[in-house]
Amino acid sequence: MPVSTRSKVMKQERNEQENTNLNLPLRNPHQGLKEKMRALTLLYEQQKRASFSLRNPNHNQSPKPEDQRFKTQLLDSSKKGDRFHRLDGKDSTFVEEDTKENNVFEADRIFGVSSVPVKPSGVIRKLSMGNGARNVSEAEKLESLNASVSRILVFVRLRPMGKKERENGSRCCVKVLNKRDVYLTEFTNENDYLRLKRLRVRHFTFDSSFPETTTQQEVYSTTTGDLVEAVLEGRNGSVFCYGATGAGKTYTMLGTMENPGVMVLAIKDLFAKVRQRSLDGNHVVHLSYLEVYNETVRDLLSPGRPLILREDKQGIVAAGLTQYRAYSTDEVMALLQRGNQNRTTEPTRCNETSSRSHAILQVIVEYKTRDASMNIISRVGKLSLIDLAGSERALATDQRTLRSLEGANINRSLLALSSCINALVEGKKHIPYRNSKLTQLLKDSLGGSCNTVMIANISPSSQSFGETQNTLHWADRAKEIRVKECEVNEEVVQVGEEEGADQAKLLLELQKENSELRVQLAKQQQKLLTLQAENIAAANNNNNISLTPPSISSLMTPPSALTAQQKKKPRHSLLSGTCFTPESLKRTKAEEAVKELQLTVKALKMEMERMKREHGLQMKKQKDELMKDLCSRKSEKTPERCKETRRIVTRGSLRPKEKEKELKSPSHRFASPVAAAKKRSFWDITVANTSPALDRRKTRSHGLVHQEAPSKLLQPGFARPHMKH
Ligand SMILES: Nc1ncnc2c1ncn2[C@@H]1O[C@H](COP(=O)(O)OP(=O)(O)OP(=O)(O)O)[C@@H](O)[C@H]1O
Repeated sequence: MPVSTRSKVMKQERNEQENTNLNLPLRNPHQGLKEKMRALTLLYEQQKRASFSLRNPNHNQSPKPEDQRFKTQLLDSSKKGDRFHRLDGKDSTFVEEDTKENNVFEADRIFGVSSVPVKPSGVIRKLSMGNGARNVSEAEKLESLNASVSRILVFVRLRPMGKKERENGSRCCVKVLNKRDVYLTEFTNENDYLRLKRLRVRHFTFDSSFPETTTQQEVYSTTTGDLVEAVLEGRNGSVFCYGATGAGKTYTMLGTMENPGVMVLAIKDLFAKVRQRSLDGNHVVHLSYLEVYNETVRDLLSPGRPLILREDKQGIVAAGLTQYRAYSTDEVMALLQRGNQNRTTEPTRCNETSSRSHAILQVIVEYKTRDASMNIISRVGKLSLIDLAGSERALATDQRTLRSLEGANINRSLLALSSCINALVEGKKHIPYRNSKLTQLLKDSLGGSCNTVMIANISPSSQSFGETQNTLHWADRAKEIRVKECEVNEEVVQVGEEEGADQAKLLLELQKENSELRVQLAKQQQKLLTLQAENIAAANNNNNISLTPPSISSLMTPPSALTAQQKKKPRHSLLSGTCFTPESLKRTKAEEAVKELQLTVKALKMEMERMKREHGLQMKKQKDELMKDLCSRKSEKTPERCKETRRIVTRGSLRPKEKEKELKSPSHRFASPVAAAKKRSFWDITVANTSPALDRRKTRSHGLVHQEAPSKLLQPGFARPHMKH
């Protein structure tokens, strides 16, 4: 028996005649058991539903309108005899299905429960991509609404018979009917006398099956159109072509210049949709193209060293793979062309341009927009378009050299792929993705949250019967794979969180900068004012302008408290100005303030000079008085001494001037230490009255200077010996 559950063995006319004569329906030996199993399962499900409805009386008391409509549709179709006919004209699989539907409704009637008819699990799938142009029944759609998982969508494409194949006398062994069913006929060998005239036909059902006349655009819109739409919404999508060498995978994926394939049409469609939505937000498209050849991963857009596969948060990624940012379809076409030139293709006996590697084109679309509350929404969708290398038999291709090694590697990776498909179908915990580079790269597509589409390419030639049967078998298996429901890869960045923190940071920085600038400005203003005051003072000095020095009280008075007369002058000058803007007012006020300051500075300087002069005069007066007093005292004692004292006094009165001179001369300062002279004067004032011995010691230490110490002369009765002569 064939592995496929739907495959049928039909015997030759002779056997059928026998069956007809015996009035027995065409039956499978296990049919009875299967039917019993189905009946039991149905009964169990009905009972379950009944108990559920008893527990929840409000639930489904009356059938939902859509359920009712769906039931009616099915009943109508069954009444109409909308059945599928076997190749030999007799009812086939669909008869069984219809009977089963009726059984379900019968059970519903018995238990009084409304329910959605149950279809075999193989046909149920979850559509997470919206409405497509697929042949999906209403029952499948309804059931899929309740399912939390989706399944891979499987399509079959039959290519036309090649010229060579026709010349070789090949017969067409595949028939696609109803855009869904595929019939594979095995012709018997003319030399096999035992099986002479026996015909084996296998029947497969897929989500959609494309006959040889189907256009590229039809294939694209049925298989991939919805995926492109989903990618723009932030969902991942994968399309991969599977089939024997020369079955038409590359034609389906890439196509020709006249008939572009899925990759090209998807890119065109993507950019057209991006352009349509450009007003909604910002879309960024990135592109990468790689191949897996002889178990090494290579970058097709910038060929170099083999790439290493790594697993991160996003899944399996090829480290160092070039991601090109694409802005237009033309640009992507150029990149695709470049990538295909780098792809490994070799002529084999089956295909003149056989792809010896698995090629994966990845298109990543990033979308950013803002919602009503100005939060940033970013979505990332990834579309993987995969053209697998052809599964082949060693005998069919070249046995020799590199081709055989390539073939072995291709087969190994495809075997790994089939192992993964098997494990996924059987619901095993461990899926052997690591067995090959190809399965590692397809991990997301097969077992992740992804809308996955498989296109199985088949040849009509009877010479490729084995490969075609194999491909159909694996495609049929792949239908059973359940994948996680495809989720939207969306991220919402709240304005309050990140932007708020950023704004606070910015505010602090600005405040800091502002205070620094304020300090700098104040310093500059101070400098400017000082400079202006100095300049004006210097100019006034040069012009010998005689200004009456202001009194101290007037200097201490703030400008606001000036008398009306004082205020009048600047006001007059201000009003006389032709321009009376706020800036000019400010400028004039500043000028006024500067002028006032200059005047103050000048007045202070003059006051200081006056005070100096007064002080000098007072000092002179005091000295004279003191001298006079001394002289009068001396003259009372001896007239000679009085004379001498007078002389001395005269000299002493000159001494301070000489000292001043010495200290002011810089050359003198270096010849003799000024500090010492200063110290000496200090000693003159403070120590001279205390002890003459100490005074002597000190003067000795200061050498030359002691002889001219003027202050000592001021000490009463202290005259230097040499002065006596
Ligand atoms: N639907 C189709 N319509 C017309 N020609 C087709 C179709 N499918 C395939 N062909 C032709 O069949 C030949 C083989 O197709 P293709 O190279 O796509 O096979 P393949 O499966 O990619 O093989 P391989 O695995 O060796 O690369 C090509 O010449 C191609 O033009």
